Amino acid sequence: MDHASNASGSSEEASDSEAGSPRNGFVQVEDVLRTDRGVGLVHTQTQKDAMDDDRPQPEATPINLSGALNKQALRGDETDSSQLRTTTDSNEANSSNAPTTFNAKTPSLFNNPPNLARIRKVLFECNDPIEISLEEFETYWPFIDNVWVKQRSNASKEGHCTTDYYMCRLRRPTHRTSETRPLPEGKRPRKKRVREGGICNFQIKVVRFEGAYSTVTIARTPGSCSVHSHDLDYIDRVKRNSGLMEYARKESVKGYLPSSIYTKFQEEPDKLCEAGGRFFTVTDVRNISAKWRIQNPEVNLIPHEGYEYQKGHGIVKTQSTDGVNEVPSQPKPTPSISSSSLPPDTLSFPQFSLDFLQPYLPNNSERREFPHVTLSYASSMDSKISLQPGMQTVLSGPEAKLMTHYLRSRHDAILVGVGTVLADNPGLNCRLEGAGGFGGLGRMWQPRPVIIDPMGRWPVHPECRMLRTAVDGKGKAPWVVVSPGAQINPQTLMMLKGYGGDFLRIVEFNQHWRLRWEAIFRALASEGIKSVMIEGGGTVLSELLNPEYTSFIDSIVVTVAPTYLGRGGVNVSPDSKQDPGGAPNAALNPREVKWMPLGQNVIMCGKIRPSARPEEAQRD
Ligand SMILES: NC(=O)C1=CN([C@@H]2O[C@H](COP(=O)(O)OP(=O)(O)OC[C@H]3O[C@@H](n4cnc5c(N)ncnc54)[C@H](O)[C@@H]3O)[C@@H](O)[C@H]2O)C=CC1
Ligand SMILES: Nc1nc(O)c(N)c(N[C@@H]2O[C@H](COP(=O)(O)O)[C@@H](O)[C@H]2O)n1
Repeated sequence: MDHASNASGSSEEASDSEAGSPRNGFVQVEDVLRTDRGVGLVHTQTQKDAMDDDRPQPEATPINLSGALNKQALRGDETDSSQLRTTTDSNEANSSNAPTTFNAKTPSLFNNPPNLARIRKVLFECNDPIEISLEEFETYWPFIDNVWVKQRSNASKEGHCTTDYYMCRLRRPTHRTSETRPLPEGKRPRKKRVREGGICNFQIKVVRFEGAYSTVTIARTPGSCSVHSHDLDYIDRVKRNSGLMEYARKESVKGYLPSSIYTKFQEEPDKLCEAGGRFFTVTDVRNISAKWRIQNPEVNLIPHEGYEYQKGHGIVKTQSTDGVNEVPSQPKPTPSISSSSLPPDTLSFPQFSLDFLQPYLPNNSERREFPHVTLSYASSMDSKISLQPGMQTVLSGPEAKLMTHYLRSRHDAILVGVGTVLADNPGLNCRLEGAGGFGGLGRMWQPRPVIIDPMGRWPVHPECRMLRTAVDGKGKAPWVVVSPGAQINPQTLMMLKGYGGDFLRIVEFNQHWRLRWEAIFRALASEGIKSVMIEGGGTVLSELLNPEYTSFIDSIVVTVAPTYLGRGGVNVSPDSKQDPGGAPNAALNPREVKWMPLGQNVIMCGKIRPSARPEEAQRD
């Protein structure tokens, strides 16, 4: 029997599911119930442990870069994705206006990875901890390594986790002056400008974890200042990055004249600037070329084909490579994320305003004991979230779905009960264009999935969507909240850790022997999670709407679908309540309620907890 059903009649959810999942992404319960149960928990050093070395550190856990999306997308004038791209890729956009004589038939000297200017900026600013794959690190780091000087390195005993500490180049103490070194006979002292040292106290650590999915996390260290005291151009002027120098080296070893290589570089100013070469000089090429010439003194350096040396003019282009006299071509279009390189399940950024959500969203600058908690789910008119237990039911139309993914991008974690994971085999990632794995860098804007699974019922398996998503670099592997009684097979633990996930053990129960949400939220806060979006299912949502827990819930965003699912459905409903006289009363009334139509759905937003918790009010 196929458990999947689509109450809104939309086929959209099915088309979005990842290829290879059973039944178009909907999973049968039997498909996910293949499991081993075992004993005990084993702890090895993981990347997360290594990140914890320097606690206390407010931004210790590598979370998403939702702040960037927040600022860009929620400003009324910048809610569309094309604008988002144009503004973030401003370097690329500006430089594309530069005159170019680049001919399509001339092979380019550049092989810049996608969105290089934007990603250099992110890796320079390190506003939030950044988690990227090892491959991405190795691709992009050479283009930003001019900013950093390595101070020291630590490796874990097992050798699969290395931490390198870097300081900003401008923090390095002043250089020795040339007088301290004896000069070769006949040589005049080199005119060397001595830069002031110690002008920028920006420091980072780079944690490299090699497992089933090798990741690199880059974060500021506790002693670091929060911003550089200078911009990226300043460093690019002081020192060239090794990605750029590698381009020059590759061309030098072909035996070309440095001035010819330099001329060719200048013909693609957009790519040169994108790679950090705004201040690139012919001397940089000469330095690289000189090293190669020491080993190859007999080679006669030549200009590139179609170029020649003309006295008084240097290297000039004589003709294009196809023999036709050179004519400047039309300026190239602004580089942007190429839609063909995006995964097929990418969702385009909402083109409609989401401003109405703003009052209900986490405010990351707020210092709080517990994370900001948002309940967000889709419900029928009779408050059902699925046709029957164990079955996924589509209630959100395309617009509401985009909104949900936007909400995901704005939270550090997405939490569900194990009932939902067994029923839906969800991805729990953000699939909006620009998010990590969907045109963005690393795990940018990707939240951490959290599964409440006290008895360890979730069968950790490489085929489940959350782990496949992690391997594909399209999301994070989950943290599974278990109780002390859960028996976790050591292999299962190692497997989950290998994907970058983990088990969190909670030992506090309420009077009904259920895990206490206060303890869960505290544990998440201690792991650096500042905001949690709780999507379901019925058991989790209904429990959290009870008075015992409403003081932990900040906001609720319900997508209401124009359908009745009937009595057999999975209900969201808190326990009933009576007034002091014993008369039936409403169980809960959200505050500051707003209704917003979105396609066939209506979105209800509200606030749940009183504006300040009693203990916070007392403290204030
Ligand atoms: N329409 C929507 O927006 C959504 C619909 N769903 C649907 O909801 C259904 C799943 O809901 P449920 O079966 O109610 O499962 P659930 O996802 O609420 O998980 C319930 C399980 O979580 C664990 N759990 C939760 N809170 C706990 C606590 N405080 N202490 C100890 N254990 C705790 C227990 O193992 C419990 O059996 C599925 O059909 C799914 O498709 C799920 C999420 C969103
Ligand atoms: N917002 C919303 N609308 C619906 O119609 C839904 N069925 C759900 N379900 C939730 O989304 C999860 C699926 O996530 P992925 O698309 O696989 O990432 C599912 O597990 C529910 O939590 N939500």
